[in-house]
Order: sequence, then structure tokens, then C-alpha cells
Amino acid sequence: MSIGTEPATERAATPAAPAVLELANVSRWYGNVVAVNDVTMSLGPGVTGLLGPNGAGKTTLLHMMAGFLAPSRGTVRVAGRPTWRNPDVYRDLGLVTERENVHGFLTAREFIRASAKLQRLPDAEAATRRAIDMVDLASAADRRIDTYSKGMRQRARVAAALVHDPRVLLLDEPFNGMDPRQRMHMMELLHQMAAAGRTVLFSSHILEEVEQLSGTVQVIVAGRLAASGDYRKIRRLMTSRPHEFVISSSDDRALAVALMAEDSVAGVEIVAHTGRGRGATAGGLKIRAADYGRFSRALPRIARTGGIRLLTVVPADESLESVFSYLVGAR
Ligand SMILES: Nc1ncnc2c1ncn2[C@@H]1O[C@H](COP(=O)(O)OP(=O)(O)OP(=O)(O)O)[C@@H](O)[C@H]1O
Repeated sequence: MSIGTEPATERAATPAAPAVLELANVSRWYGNVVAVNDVTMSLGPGVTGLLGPNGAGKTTLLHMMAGFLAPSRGTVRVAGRPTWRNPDVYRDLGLVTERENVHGFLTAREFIRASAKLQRLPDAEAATRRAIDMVDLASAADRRIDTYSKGMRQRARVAAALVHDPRVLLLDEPFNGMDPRQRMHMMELLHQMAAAGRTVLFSSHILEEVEQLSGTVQVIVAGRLAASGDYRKIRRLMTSRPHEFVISSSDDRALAVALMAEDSVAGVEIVAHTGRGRGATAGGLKIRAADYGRFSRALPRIARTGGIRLLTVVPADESLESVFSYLVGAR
């Protein structure tokens, strides 16, 4: 794959799945703000992660995919049909928005049934039951939503979005605020949908969520598609970039001297302790590793040889923004 202004596609490496959702040169601007800039992508069945930092344009993109928002330029198609101003396509689409717009005075069953009726399903009751079972809410379905935990509310929203069994399910930051158990449950559900041949796209600004859930990612940065394809290849690019760590040890000075002689290390800086109490920062060494893999093998060996105890090793530049700016070649 390649990175930079031209996004790369790894689809050739995976068996060619028929494209269900296709974006052709899609842009969207709000006044002077270009939220999405000339994005072309095509998605087939399975789970895909839409990864990008806050403000990258993920929500705007998902809303255009769902037919909620008009592209300023370009076209979004589902199964060959444009999503904008085409209500027939809504039958094939489900969207779980980022914001929690659920009426707490309704029970989950009432809420999901309302969605089934909006879709004019012939048997709204049966569809509601099926959706409730899918998200595992049967035992709580007749309780008011305002008595639910965050994860349960999210499941009710997912059930409402898939009550009509759409081919494409779009989810905007579905794991926000969930605890690990709720997260696992949601991941299982999305996998089940994918196994049933559905096209599932979820947005996230957290690398690990995408890693756990999906083999394929679309990386969006500042409105543009920055990379696209196999997660492991993109991850490898991320780990082969230069890394910074802050290390504290039983003897920082001796460790600094030893690390300076190590050729996987590009820079060593001694960081002073500052402040007291909550605002204090611990001192230690700031290391710039030229090669992450070799450095992580060398560090324990060097410490052992020097009789130095490592206390903490913390990545200093693991923010997703720094990974993204590396991916788009901005550093
Ligand atoms: N209605 C709007 N009017 C003006 N600007 C907007 C509007 N909606 C979004 N934007 C801008 O468009 C850009 C992309 O926003 P968008 O919400 O799509 O990003 P995002 O990746 O979903 O971020 P987040 O996860 O923070 O919601 C941002 O600069 C945002 O400020």
C-alpha cells in the first residue's frame, strides 16, 4: 500500500467482494469549511472501520452515506442507487448516530417498534421482536429506556437501526462511553451482522477498537482518505515510524549513557521532575527510537546488563493525531 495524497487500496489482496456502498469523488463543505474532500471508496460485505481523529469528517461522511446530507459534489450509491433524495434506498440502510437521541419515557420495545413502523414493515411486531433478540435486550425490553445503562441504550438504538434488516449498517462512534463488556457484546453483534452478509461500517478515533473488530480500514484525515485497506499493513506502517518514549528507571543517567551507544536510538534527553502534587510531571529519559522493533528488544537487555531496574516505559507520541500526520506524510 502507499500513503500520502493518493490513498492506497489493498482490496486486491482480499477476495473481491461485490461493492455494496460506493462513493465517487464525494466532497462536502459548510461555507468555507471543507469537511470531506474528494473521497472515493467502495465497501463490500464485512466490517470496515472508518478511522480518523476528531473533526476529520467521519460524521459528515456517514450522514452522506445514509442519505441524510447532500454531497456538495460527487455521488454516494448503495447497490448502484444514489442515497440522496432517494427514499427507496433507506430500506437498505441503517444509521446509528453518535448523539443519543432516544426518548427515555419510551420502553425499548416502543422505541424499536416506532422505527419498524416508519419503515412500513408488514409485520412490525415480529421485526421488533427479532431486533430485540439480536441485541440481547429481551429481558429489559418493556422497561423505560431512562432506566437503562449507557450500553443498553446503545443496543436499543442499534436495534432500531437494524429492525428492517438493512444491507448496510452505519454506526458513528458506537463504542463511545461503553465499558469493556458492553464493547465486547457490540463487537460480537457487528461480527454476526457481517457473517450474515451485511456491510457494516463503524467510525472510531481509537486504533485499538478498529484493530479488534475489523480487518479493513478507511483512514480519514482532514476530510481526505489517507489510507485504505488491510489493517495490519497500515498498523505496520504506524509501528515502523519513529517513536518516542518516556522512561524512568533506578538509574536514569547510567541508562542514558548506555542508550546513547545503541544504534536503534536516535536521541536521548534527560527530563527534569517538575511541580508537586497533581500537576507534577515525573522525570526520566525521553528517548527517540529510530527503530521501534529493535529498540524494544534492546532496552531490557541494556537495562539487565547495566544492573538498572526499569520503572516505567511510556510512549510519548502515541496520540492518534501523530500517527495520522505520519501516515499522510506531514512529518
Ligand atoms: N453543520 C456544520 N456546519 C459547519 N461546519 C461543520 C458542520 N458539521 C461539521 N462541520 C465541520 O466539518 C468538519 C468535519 O466534521 P465531522 O463532524 O464530520 O468530523 P468527525 O470526524 O465526525 O469528528 P467528531 O468525531 O469530532 O464528530 C469539522 O471541521 C467540523 O467543524
